[in-house]
Amino acid sequence: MKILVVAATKAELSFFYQHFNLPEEDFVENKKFDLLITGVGMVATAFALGRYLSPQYDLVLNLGIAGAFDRSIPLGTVLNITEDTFAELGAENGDEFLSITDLGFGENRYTTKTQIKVALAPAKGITMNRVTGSEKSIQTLIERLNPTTESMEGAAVFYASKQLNIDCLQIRSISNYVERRNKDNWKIGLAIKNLNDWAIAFVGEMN
Ligand SMILES: O=C(O)c1cccc(C(=O)CC[C@H]2O[C@@H](n3cnc4c(=O)[nH]cnc43)[C@H](O)[C@@H]2O)c1
Repeated sequence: MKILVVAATKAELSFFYQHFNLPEEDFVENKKFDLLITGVGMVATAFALGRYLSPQYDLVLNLGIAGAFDRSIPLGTVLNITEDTFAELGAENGDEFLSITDLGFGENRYTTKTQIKVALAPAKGITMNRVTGSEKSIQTLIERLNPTTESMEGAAVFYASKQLNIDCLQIRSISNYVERRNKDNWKIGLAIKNLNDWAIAFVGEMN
């Protein structure tokens, strides 16, 4: 099985690079897997996947940190994002939001179709251009989509994988709660360590 590991930043895969002794490059070819660093956000992700994703891959493994709407989830928890939505893609009609699906322009929500079993709790994600940081935006998103997590790439990776009919797993480790921005509250180091421990074990077992 050939896996394409995809992350937004090298920092999110720092221990993974170390463990597999990978060169510090954005695209790394390896016997067991290839690895792609896309840059942050949907546009950078779509561009990078447009260049590197091909039918040679059996699985896209999207890894990264994420914010959680649900405060009962401890920071550092690693989750399987089985559903992800382009939350801002659509049109405002006064206080109402019309998704691209409502507008008749296709799917805005993607679900993982892989049969690969992952021993992590499933969660529903949304993908945003900006990190949500106001009470009003948080309430609006909860009322409209009831998400558990938020990232800036997840739905774009599901989208690209679906275009080529390649299975996709999105695994995210919670670095922060979605709240008014206060980076002092983020536990990025813990989230990255737990994410990398999971990814090293998973890739080892899959090959
Ligand atoms: O400041 C650092 O040390 C640092 C190290 C590694 C990564 C970062 C990032 O900021 C990564 C950006 C990445 O994180 C995702 N993310 C994390 N929390 C949220 C959130 O609350 N809302 C949306 N996205 C979030 C996102 O996918 C970014 O690509 C910093």
